[in-house]
Amino acid sequence: MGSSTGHPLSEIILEFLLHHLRWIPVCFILLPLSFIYDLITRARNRLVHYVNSAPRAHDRKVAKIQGEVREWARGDKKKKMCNARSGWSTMSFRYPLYKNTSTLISTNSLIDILEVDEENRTIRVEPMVSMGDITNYLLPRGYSLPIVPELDDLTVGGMINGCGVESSGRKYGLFQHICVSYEIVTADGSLVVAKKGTEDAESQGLFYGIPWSHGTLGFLVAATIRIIPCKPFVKMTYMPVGDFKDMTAKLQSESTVSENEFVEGIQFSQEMGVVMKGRFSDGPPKNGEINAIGKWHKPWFYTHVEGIGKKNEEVTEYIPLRDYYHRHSKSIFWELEIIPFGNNVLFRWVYGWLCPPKISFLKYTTFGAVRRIYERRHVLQDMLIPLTDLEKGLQVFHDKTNIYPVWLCPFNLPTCPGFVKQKSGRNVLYVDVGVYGVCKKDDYDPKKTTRELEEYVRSVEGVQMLYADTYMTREEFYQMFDSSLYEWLRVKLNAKDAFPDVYDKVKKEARF
Ligand SMILES: Cc1cc2nc3c(=O)[nH]c(=O)nc-3n(C[C@H](O)[C@H](O)[C@H](O)COP(=O)(O)OP(=O)(O)OC[C@H]3O[C@@H](n4cnc5c(N)ncnc54)[C@H](O)[C@@H]3O)c2cc1C
Ligand SMILES: NC(=O)C1=CN([C@@H]2O[C@H](COP(=O)(O)OP(=O)(O)OC[C@H]3O[C@@H](n4cnc5c(N)ncnc54)[C@H](OP(=O)(O)O)[C@@H]3O)[C@@H](O)[C@H]2O)C=CC1
Ligand SMILES: CC(C)=CCC[C@@H](C)[C@H]1CC[C@@]2(C)C3=C(CC[C@]12C)[C@@]1(C)CC[C@H](O)C(C)(C)[C@@H]1CC3
Repeated sequence: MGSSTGHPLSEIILEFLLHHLRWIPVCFILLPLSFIYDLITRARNRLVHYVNSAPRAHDRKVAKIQGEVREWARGDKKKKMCNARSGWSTMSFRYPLYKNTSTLISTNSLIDILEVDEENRTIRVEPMVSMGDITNYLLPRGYSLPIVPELDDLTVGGMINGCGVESSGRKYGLFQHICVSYEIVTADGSLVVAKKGTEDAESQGLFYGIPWSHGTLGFLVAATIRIIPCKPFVKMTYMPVGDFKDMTAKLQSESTVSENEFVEGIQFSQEMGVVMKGRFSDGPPKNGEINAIGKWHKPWFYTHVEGIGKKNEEVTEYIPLRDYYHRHSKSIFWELEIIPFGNNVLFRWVYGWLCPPKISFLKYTTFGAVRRIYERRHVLQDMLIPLTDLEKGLQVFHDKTNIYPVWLCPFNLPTCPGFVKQKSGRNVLYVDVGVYGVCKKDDYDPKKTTRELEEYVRSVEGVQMLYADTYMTREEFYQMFDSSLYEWLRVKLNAKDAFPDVYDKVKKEARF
């Protein structure tokens, strides 16, 4: 039996149930499980830090990974290799299909922080360490990563081999730009260190080649990343703005103020948005307001910002640093509407301390028709475009999707070798345009609309974040990304037999 919308009646009923009843398993099963899981991992991490067993265990784990790679190299090489981390635990709507047919290498055992070097201001970590683990460890010691991508469960390995962006990007660039060195197990099982600023051409090339390479040059087994001293609060100023032109101008002017540690914008409609600037602070002056937005009973961050935008008044308040870094975690940006009353004051006071559910657990339980329903209308895209093109870009996104809020995160993109083409010889301000939500436009078609967006992004020399669905052909993909250094490294490191090409990992057909 069909319907006027062309979808089977059963799916329409399921869609209704999904929207109205999905909160039941989420609240009663996933939330408690997520809470218990987090408690256990925190306790485990504390114990590991206390007994300092991670550095010794690291050598053992790396030797095992090298052994697995060498065993693959001795074999018939019919299968290629990839990380053993299961598809449901990754930060993307999709499941990587290639994991079913590849030789899995156990980099998922690499979950520990190895050491902090206060003198050189660096931290050395294994790739499965998450942003939440790092802030829990560093902030009490008075340090922070210069860039902390905001969802707790994002991993260092994903941020480096994919891409990581956050509101301090206007000062520090992308996650790859705060990295000092990578320890990589290559296709023949050897361990090489790719370090910024060395003489050795291969190590240099590899250092610039790893970001965005999605594990197709080798396995990252440890990374050394810059750390900076931080203060316990962020002094946040919310500045309401009007239309796209206004938003673009304000983001541009605030991104060039060197005192601003953080700059971020949220566009709530064609007529209204809010730009936020933040600076580190020791705390509020007398009568200054502290807003611990991360507390369980506080409203979702973006709704708080929207309230300020509607009043159209500039507001300044002091936010505890960890709350600031993970401000979008509690509501998973604006995706926690799976629990329709999640921002209700009663729910927050009674149940809020269990939120948010782990994204991986949500993903694990999104299957069958539920997935298909999401696929039909849900847009999940981050496009990185030059800030000078933002006004037009917002109009394009409006015309094609009409989804709000839109997340806007300016960042500095230096010219350097590698996957991202920005070869102007200067630093250029870019902005991440993040569109997450349900598209209500009648003519929305996932493939057609995404291809149109991709075409626009290519035309302004922008790039698409590759956790999202990409519908580009191989030719279009390599118009967007620069493969010259990558191809050289693939040959040099004998990676072609060992790993698929990036495009073959991220293309639509490689993901379910
Ligand atoms: C550090 C480095 C070393 C490389 N070494 C070799 C090599 O020995 N043999 C080879 O065939 N290919 C090498 N390549 C790869 C090759 O140069 C690239 O595939 C391609 O030429 C990059 O073109 P591009 O215009 O995009 O360079 P860009 O990405 O624009 O280059 C930017 C900067 O990268 C550095 N760089 C680029 N190429 C080289 C190079 N060959 N040697 C030293 N520094 C370089 C320079 O500092 C240059 O200003 C190297 C790449 C890099 C980044
Ligand atoms: N603020 C932000 O910047 C945000 C970014 N994201 C996106 O999420 C992604 C990260 O998600 P996350 O779940 O942490 O990572 P994933 O497990 O999804 O990894 C992303 C890619 O990196 C590869 N990779 C991961 N670890 C290693 C390693 N140790 N060695 C070699 N390759 C590795 C993976 O290879 P393989 O396929 O073999 O597993 C995969 O192709 C980013 O790429 C980013 O685009 C999402 C939300 C916010
Ligand atoms: C650069 C930045 C800030 C990117 C933010 C991207 C997030 C908003 C994305 C990453 C993973 C992501 C696609 C996800 C989802 C929402 C949007 C997320 C969180 C959800 C939770 C939506 C609901 C779905 O049923 C399901 C659980 C499968 C996914 C999981 C991944």
